[in-house]
Amino acid sequence: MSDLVVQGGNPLSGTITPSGNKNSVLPIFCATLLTDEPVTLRNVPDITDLNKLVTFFSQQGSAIDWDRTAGVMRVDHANFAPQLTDSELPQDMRSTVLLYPALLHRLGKIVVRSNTKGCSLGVREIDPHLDVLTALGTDISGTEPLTIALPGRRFTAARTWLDYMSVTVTENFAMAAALADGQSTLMNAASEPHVQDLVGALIAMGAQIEGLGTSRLTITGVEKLHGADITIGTDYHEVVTFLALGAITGGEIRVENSVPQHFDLITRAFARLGVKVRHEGTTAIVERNQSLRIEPPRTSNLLPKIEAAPWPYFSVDLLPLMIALSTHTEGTIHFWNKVYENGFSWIPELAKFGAHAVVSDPHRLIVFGGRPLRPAVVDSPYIIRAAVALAMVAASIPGESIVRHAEIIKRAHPRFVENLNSLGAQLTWRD
Ligand SMILES: CC(=O)N[C@H]1[C@@H](OP(=O)(O)OP(=O)(O)OC[C@H]2O[C@@H](n3ccc(=O)[nH]c3=O)[C@H](O)[C@@H]2O)O[C@H](CO)[C@@H](O)[C@@H]1O
Ligand SMILES: C=C(OP(=O)(O)O)C(=O)O
Repeated sequence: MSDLVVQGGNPLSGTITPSGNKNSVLPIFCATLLTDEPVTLRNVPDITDLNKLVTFFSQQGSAIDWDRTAGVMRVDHANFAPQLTDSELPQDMRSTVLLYPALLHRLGKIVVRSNTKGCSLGVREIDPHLDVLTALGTDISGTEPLTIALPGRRFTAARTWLDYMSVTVTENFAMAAALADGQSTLMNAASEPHVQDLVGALIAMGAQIEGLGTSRLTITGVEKLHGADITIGTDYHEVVTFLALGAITGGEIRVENSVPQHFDLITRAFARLGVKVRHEGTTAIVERNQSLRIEPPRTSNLLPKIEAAPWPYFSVDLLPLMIALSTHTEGTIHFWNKVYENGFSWIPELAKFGAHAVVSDPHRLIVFGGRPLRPAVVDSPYIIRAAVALAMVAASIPGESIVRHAEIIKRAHPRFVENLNSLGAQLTWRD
């Protein structure tokens, strides 16, 4: 367990390049197992979730050559010869579920646990995954563990309408349907930038998929996929983290390689908190000394709000960053997490800094911003973006704060401490 020690109060300023998106690289890396040909990945972030998958595949015979400095990885599964038991699947990461289609394609049968752990944001259910795999031709038996079998190692096409736009379920459907016999359709598909990245990668590998970026994917299965050269998309969570850090500390931050067309709602959420974000080409900019006042709605008696839901709504993983920012913002604002029932479990930690926030039900939070804050020792839950949010607040308050158990940040953000320190922060890891 590592704690983050933060000497706060410095305005963070400078230019920074974000890394590749964890939620893009993980499904794409799993998808490489759908082909025997070599795949090259670029802009690969050196994060702990990916390292676990790399270790897993290396143990099963895959050849993985990763130049961490250049961020380039060459993956070759030609010698994949697994000796698997269920306990060997990587632990403590949601993306373990993304191994199912490719392992089924390779092995015809896998044994899995029903409790796939990721961030502790509520129940991370497996049923929708099993439902789409069943629709695509697998047989599921047992309870704990579950056995999933794919007769003949070929998926069969299906038309499926999801209960809700699930990111990883959409990704699993796309990976399995890409090699199914016939044409599949997924309705109510998720369309987050990382889902689009995976679909784009599958297309680069020879999959026939229509509807990229929409809620309806039509996939015509092909006999086999081939090798490709794929660049992992910029991590928009990291872009927003750096911008929010500039705003919360009063500095000027310029983030390169941003994707402006992802930013309409994000810019509006910042504006609601009195922060102006602008783009010069692909550089996202927050200037120093933002007003940090809640933008009043024109409707009288309306509490301003930021609501998060599946894309193209404001992303739920960005909500903690906005909550951190709101502790410095004059006024009252309502946050509505439409996705997770446990997304606000970390809010009591904010009170230790002196912030005023009320969780009014499992999905709603009201922050009374602009109260005086003081340094504190806080505990991070097993939620990546909550750990980042607590570190943000710590960095904004003069004096020493400690965010205990913050190492979960390493699941998504390579060189987090080095990056922030390059902007003028003073952070260190302590074991
Ligand atoms: C590896 C990966 O890519 N992880 C992301 C992925 O997880 P993941 O794919 O696990 O998240 P899902 O999209 O399935 O949603 C998570 C949970 O939220 C609930 N739910 C979701 C949507 C909805 O409209 N109604 C509803 O009830 C369900 O209980 C579901 O189990 O998407 C989440 C939601 O963007 C992100 O937080 C995670 O970072
Ligand atoms: C919730 C997250 O990750 P996971 O789904 O892998 O737990 C996240 O990336 O914020």
